[in-house]
Amino acid sequence: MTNDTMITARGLTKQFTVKRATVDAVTDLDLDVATGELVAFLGPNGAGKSTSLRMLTTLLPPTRGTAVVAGHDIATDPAAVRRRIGYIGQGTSAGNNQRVRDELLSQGAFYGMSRADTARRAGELLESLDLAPLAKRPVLGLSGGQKRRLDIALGLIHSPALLFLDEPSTGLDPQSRANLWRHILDLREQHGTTVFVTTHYLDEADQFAERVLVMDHGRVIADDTASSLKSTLAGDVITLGFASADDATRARGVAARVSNPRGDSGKGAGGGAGSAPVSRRDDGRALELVVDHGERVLPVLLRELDAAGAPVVTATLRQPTLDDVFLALTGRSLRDEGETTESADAKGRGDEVSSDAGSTGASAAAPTSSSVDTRTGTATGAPASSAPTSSNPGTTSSERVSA
Ligand SMILES: Nc1ncnc2c1ncn2[C@@H]1O[C@H](COP(=O)(O)OP(=O)(O)OP(=O)(O)O)[C@@H](O)[C@H]1O
Repeated sequence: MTNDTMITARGLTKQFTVKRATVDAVTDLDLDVATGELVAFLGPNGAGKSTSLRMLTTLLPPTRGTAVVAGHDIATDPAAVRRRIGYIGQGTSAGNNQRVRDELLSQGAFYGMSRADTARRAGELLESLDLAPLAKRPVLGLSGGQKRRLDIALGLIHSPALLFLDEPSTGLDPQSRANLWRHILDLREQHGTTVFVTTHYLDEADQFAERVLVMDHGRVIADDTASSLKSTLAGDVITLGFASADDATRARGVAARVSNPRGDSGKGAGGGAGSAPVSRRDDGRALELVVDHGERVLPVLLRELDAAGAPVVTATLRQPTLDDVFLALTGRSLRDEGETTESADAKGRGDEVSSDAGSTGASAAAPTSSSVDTRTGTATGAPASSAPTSSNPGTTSSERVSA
C-alpha cells in the first residue's frame, strides 16, 4: 500500500452461521481505493455492502482475507484504523437529549482530542454542515436530514482521512438527500477526505461517485466509473411505440437487422450493445432496444420501419442508467429488488447468529447487527430491527420505459 492508497483488501470474506446454515455474506472482496476517491458501493438488499463496510471498519472480523485501511491492518492494528477513519452506520447515532454542539464536544473528548481542538473543529463542522443555527437545540428535536448531517459531523470530528457512510440518505426526502450530498462533496473538496459510501440510490452513485462498485450476492460484479459502466455494458436505450401489436411484431425483425447488423447475440436480459430488441410492454405494442450509438440508429430505424409498413407512433432515446447496467449484469432490475426474505430474516435473527466462522479476532466487539457507537467507533450490537430498512423511496433517475 502506498500513500496514494487508502484501502487495500484481498480476498475479504465473511460467512455467518445461521441455525447451522452458512450465509456467504461477502466472498473474496478485492479492493483498491485511492486517497481522495469517492467510491459508491451499489447493490440490492442483502448484497453484502454493509458487511463489507463493517469488516473494513474493524467492526466485524473477516472469516478470511486481509485489508489495510488508512495505512493499518484491520486484523493486527484495528485501533489505529479506527483512529484514522470515520464511520457513519445505518440509523442515526444522534438520538439523545444533548444539545447539538455538546454532542460534538463529547465526541471529540471520546477521541481524546483537546478541548480547544474539539471546540475549533466543532465550530468548523457546524458551519460547514449548516448546523450552526441548531447548535443549541437538543438532538432529539432535529429533523431526519439534520440528524444525518449531525451524524456526518460526529464522524468527522477527529478529521479522519477516510469516511465510511452506510446508506447516508436512506429515508430522507429528495431535497434533504440533495442537501446532504452537497455537504459531503463540499467536505471532500475542502479536506480531500476519501469517501466510501453504500447506497441503493442509482442516481446518487451515478451523479456523485467517481467510481461505482456493483455488488450482488456477496461479490463485486463490476467496478468502474458510472459512465464507463454504462457505455460498455448498456449502450443506448431506444423505445418505440406502435399503433398495434401487429405493427410491433412486424417491426421486430426490421429493428433487429438495423440495430444489430453484426448479428451479435444479446448480453443478459438487459441486452448489451447490439442486442436483439426486447419487448417489455404487456400489450406488445412497444419495443425496447439497447444499441450502440442510439442517436445514429434511431433515424435509420424510423425510416426503415416506415418503409416496412410498421410506422413508429412514439419514440424515445435515453442514456442508460446504472439500473440497465445491473440488469445487463444480473438479468434483474435493481429497482425491482425489495428487502429479500433471506436478508430480512437473517438480520432479524441477529441474536441467533453464531457470529462468524473462522474469526481473526480483530474485534472483540463484533456486532450481530449494524449498530455502532460512533463515540468509540466500536460496535454496540443494538437490535438489528432498529435499523431502518431501505425501500428505495424517492429514486429520481430516469425510469425504465417498460411497463
Ligand atoms: N449478523 C448477521 N447474521 C447473519 N446473517 C447476516 C448478518 N448480517 C448480515 N447477514 C446476511 O449477510 C448478507 C449480506 O448482508 P448485508 O447487510 O451486508 O447486505 P447489504 O448489501 O448491506 O444489504 P442492505 O442494503 O439491506 O443493508 C445478507 O444475506 C444478510 O442477511
